[in-house]
Amino acid sequence: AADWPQGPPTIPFIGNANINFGDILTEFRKFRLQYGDIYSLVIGSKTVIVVNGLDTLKEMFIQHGDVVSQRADTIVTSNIAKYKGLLNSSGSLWKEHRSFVLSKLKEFGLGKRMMEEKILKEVAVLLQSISSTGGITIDISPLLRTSVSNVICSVVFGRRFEHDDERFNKIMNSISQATEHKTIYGILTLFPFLRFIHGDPLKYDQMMKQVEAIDSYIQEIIEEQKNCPEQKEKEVTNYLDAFLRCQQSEKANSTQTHSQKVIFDLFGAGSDPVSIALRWFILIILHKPEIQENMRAEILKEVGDSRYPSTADRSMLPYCDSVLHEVLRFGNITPLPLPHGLTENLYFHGYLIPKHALLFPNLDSVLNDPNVFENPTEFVPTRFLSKDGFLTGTEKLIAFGLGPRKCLGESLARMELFLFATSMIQQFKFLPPEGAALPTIYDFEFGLTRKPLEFNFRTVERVKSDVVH
Ligand code: HEM
Repeated sequence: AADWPQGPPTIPFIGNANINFGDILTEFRKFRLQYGDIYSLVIGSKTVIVVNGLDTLKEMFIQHGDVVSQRADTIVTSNIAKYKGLLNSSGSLWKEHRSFVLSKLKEFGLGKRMMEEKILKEVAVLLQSISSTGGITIDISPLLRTSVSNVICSVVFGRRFEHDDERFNKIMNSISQATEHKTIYGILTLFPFLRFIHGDPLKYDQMMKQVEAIDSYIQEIIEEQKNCPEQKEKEVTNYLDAFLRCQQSEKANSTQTHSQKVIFDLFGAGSDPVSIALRWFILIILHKPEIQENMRAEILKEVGDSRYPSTADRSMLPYCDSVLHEVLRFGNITPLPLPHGLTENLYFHGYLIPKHALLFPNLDSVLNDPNVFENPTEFVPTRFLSKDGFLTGTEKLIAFGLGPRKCLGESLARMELFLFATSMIQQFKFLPPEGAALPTIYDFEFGLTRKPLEFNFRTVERVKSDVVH
């Protein structure tokens, strides 16, 4: 009979609860060296299986994708998401929503000029906001969050919100906090009963209040859109209209709470990682000014500065593209996605992976694997550039996950990153703040996403050349 994968020795009653949750990525790297690509941990009442390494991850999550693409049953799936939405549902409900959303993303813009125009509109607003600071030190997080959320809004609701819309900003901030809650995604996922501790030290009640506020805000927008007098006749141009239309014709096996949670997830999963990637990018170029100059030289040569770069220019900007791939690798934004579940026991590499396990695809084990990426702790702007100047090796960059549960916003995310980053470089020079320290590119905070510490910077507007296209 096959055995469970090995793992660090357990202590009676608590299992492996003594491992260093504060620096879980380093802990998991050590375990991989000791126990190999697949190891197990027993934490509270849960069996955790961590899967590492490019080949092993591919084999498990692509070849056995039909067995390992459930979402594991945790306090997040049950109490926060009620098993609904995209991130936290499983089985046929998940498949139905995922393919509905993907088809609508395509229909309403992905891969089309339409989407690019929407993003470029947000780029223009963002650059204007940066410009209006007059170059003084700014904290860009709220601006980026609103810009990137507005891209999702245009797909989901067919509308955008102003940067000074207080209610919208408050909700976006709540979403960011709710998806960042360290204790919920860490300790409480594994020890759900700790939420009953008096005084809410793990902030469970606080988080649930945020979730309710977000749910009711989304609900309000749904109602507004549903009760809009032209709803029945107007052209369908966004996810919500399409969903409401589908519901009217009773084709959808779905209730409004499902679409509410789908929208919650599109905001939660779709806004934060993109703005975090852009913040890693800015922090890195503040530390390495030569990268901005190289990027700008490439942009000026191929695009000029009389219009923003577009995705059609991408193949002409391989250095910029390589830098942005390296930002996704080095930034390591979602190193440990939410755990997957299994439809049945899986026999894999001679081990038994039990059906009830929480299965973690450890993406960090690839993005920082010295056998996959040489000197992984270094930020190398040309890492994804071949000697002849073409983009290369990008298939190893599994920052968006693998298999059927892979990120469904990958192409949107890449488009946003490229358009925001290249136009910022085209228009501004980024400088460290005056008189304040900058966090290093090795400092980070890790909840569900791995993000840089807060920082400020200054900008200088670039002088326009007379290039006309
Ligand atoms: C740099 C940006 C992004 C990164 C690094 C990223 C990464 C990921 C990863 C690693 C997963 C988990 C895969 C798994 O469970 O194994 C995921 C899931 C997901 N992402 Fe993204 N993502 C990004 C942007 C986006 C955007 C823009 C959207 C919005 C359209 C989005 C929507 C989703 C959704 C809905 C899921 C859940 C898929 C499912 O469970 O079926 N993501 N993402």
